[in-house]
Amino acid sequence: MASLLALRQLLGPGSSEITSSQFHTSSIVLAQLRRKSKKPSDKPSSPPRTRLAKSLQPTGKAKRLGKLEIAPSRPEFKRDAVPHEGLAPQQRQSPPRRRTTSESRSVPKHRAPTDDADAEAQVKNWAIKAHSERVDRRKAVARQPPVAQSNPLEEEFDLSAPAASSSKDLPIQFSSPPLMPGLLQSLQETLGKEARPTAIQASSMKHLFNERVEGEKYKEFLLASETGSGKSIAYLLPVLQDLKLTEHNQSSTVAHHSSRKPLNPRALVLAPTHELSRQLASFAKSLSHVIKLRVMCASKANTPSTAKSSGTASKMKGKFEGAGVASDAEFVISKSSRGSRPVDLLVGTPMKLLEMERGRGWNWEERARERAMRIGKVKSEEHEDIKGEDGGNKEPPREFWVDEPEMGLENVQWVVVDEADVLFDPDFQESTRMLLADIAAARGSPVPVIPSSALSSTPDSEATATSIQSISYPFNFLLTSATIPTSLATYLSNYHPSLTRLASPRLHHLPPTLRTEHTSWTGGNKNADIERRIRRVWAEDALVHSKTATGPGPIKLSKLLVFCNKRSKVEQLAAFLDDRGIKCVALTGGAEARKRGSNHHLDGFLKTGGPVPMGPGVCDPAQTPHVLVTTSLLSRGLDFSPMIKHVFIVDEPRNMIDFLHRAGRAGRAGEAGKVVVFGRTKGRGSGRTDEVKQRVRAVAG
Ligand SMILES: Nc1ncnc2c1ncn2[C@@H]1O[C@H](COP(=O)(O)OP(=O)(O)OP(=O)(O)O)[C@@H](O)[C@H]1O
Repeated sequence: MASLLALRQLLGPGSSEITSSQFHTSSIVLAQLRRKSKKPSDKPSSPPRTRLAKSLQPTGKAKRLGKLEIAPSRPEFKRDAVPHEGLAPQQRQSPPRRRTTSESRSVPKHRAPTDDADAEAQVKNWAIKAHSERVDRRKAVARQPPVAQSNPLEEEFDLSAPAASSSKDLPIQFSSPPLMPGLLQSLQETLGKEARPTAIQASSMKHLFNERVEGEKYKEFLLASETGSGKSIAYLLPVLQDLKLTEHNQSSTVAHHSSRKPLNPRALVLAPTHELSRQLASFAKSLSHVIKLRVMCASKANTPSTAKSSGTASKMKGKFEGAGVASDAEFVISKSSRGSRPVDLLVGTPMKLLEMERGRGWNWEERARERAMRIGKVKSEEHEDIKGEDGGNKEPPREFWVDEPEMGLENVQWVVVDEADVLFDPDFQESTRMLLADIAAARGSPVPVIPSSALSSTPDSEATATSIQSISYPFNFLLTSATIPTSLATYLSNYHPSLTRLASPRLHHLPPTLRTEHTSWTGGNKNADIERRIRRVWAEDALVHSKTATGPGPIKLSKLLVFCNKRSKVEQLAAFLDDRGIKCVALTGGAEARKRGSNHHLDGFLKTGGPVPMGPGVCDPAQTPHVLVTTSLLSRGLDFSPMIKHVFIVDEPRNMIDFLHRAGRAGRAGEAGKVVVFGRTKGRGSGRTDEVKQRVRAVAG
């Protein structure tokens, strides 16, 4: 109850809807009322570029097959949130307004003293009149009944669609379902003994630990819930438990298939970035240390796969072997265990895993051709022939070689696609689907490879609908994300009609403990505005410290995450802040620091199980970085430290999906947080800011 009150306090009027047990019912009624009362002209304009799925209900021919289950609302995390609200120093009274240039101009310079006095009195009267008009206007606005906030995403994503959900059936404790003792022990060591499952974890425990249903060989599930709601645990627990239970059944298969490849994982987790892969591998390792499963991260180094930097397969193996157990989640195969003790869980990006499976260099030729085409160097064959006959200097054909594959896929029982909307977007989907198809083929049940152009088309006629051939992978297939765009929902409905969708009631909303603030540029130097806001955060921390500290000691200043849209902006802002005595980490896609093959470049920002660093200078933002400036690169999946209470969004978010992920790096696991969105409140661009405000309000509700 205490946490309910705290949340209501944080969220203000209307928050009872999301924190009380009536949330689900009331949101259904509200959504129905809104739909009934809405005229077509009331429709909010569609979000730019990416659209969120309107419903997770399967569409088209899938309508009869798939299931959707929405977990009932419940207080997500056990511990009470500590609100950051109300601790900010009172805002200074705004200084007396100066005369505008037009006002000054309206008073003639050379006048008789009486004229001057008159003019001044007149200006004063105008000012008083204008002020009283402003006050009246504000009062009138305050008197108006609050207008119900229309939520554009409610139009996009309709959770009130008929769903079979029953709060009675969902486990309320981690010990409720048959979670094996070793796994429960590691979980309690990681989260504390008091931890209770979140909505999505409870749903996953209900469905993913079940024995397989007769006739259904493999599980196919989508887990969809807001950022920071514990999806990693929701999929890792069932996967790890199953891997442990089937460890011995597997050994015969492993021996049979174990080919000559050094790695034969039984489960794969795909993630879009190396940083996320490393963090997930590290987390999976901490969950599996008691049950003794082997977890490995494929993202050893973030080096590009070019011929120049290549090594042979044996060199690669040598690197793995020689490295020992690396500091963060790079678990390596020792010579003695190779072949006899396969890796249980391997985490990596689809490209990296493909490279391990097909051999380093498998796509060099194709990439070189693409590159040549891009720079206009490809000539037609006839042209080359003529040139050859003419004795022109024909370049010798470049030779490409492919290293030996390091990984066999025959034993893969589970595939988890984390951040599924990214891994099925145009940038990643080719490698993701290629890898999935390779696993299916390696396991003896090849699947059709659908051309990308046909992927997200909606079947509009009966004939088209029947021509779509659903895909049935010969392994357990889990997808997870905090946002489900229409393209992914359509793809899943078309090609995975029997997939069960598990959703939390706050999907496509900000976490309840994350507050929003809109702040206006002053019209001067934007970097200086950002600096000022950062220093205000630290002033608030100092105030809290002065009220709560029991003895002398350094003030622990919170850390901040600043999201920009462009690399150049990241570099420029970081340089400005550094100049002003605020040490920053600036991280963009091409940063040198990313090539080191560890997450040390994010030390102090990412959540780790290890001890919090102490020592001189650690609490001083001039000596230890307290600000991380980045692009959307780090907006996906990464679990940031609870020390990050503020996320600054200084460029207009590209779409609401991007916004939800960026903002969701704070306010995780029930921690209090704030997202500060910068924009213009006056003049050019203020219209866009208003639009952003409305959208943000909608996802915050
Ligand atoms: N039941 C729980 N009780 C307390 N803390 C939890 C619980 N489940 C997860 N956590 C913690 O919540 C944090 C966020 O978890 P996780 O990274 O899995 O969220 P997520 O839903 O995957 O977020 P995102 O969508 O941003 O990837 C982690 O630090 C995790 O340890």
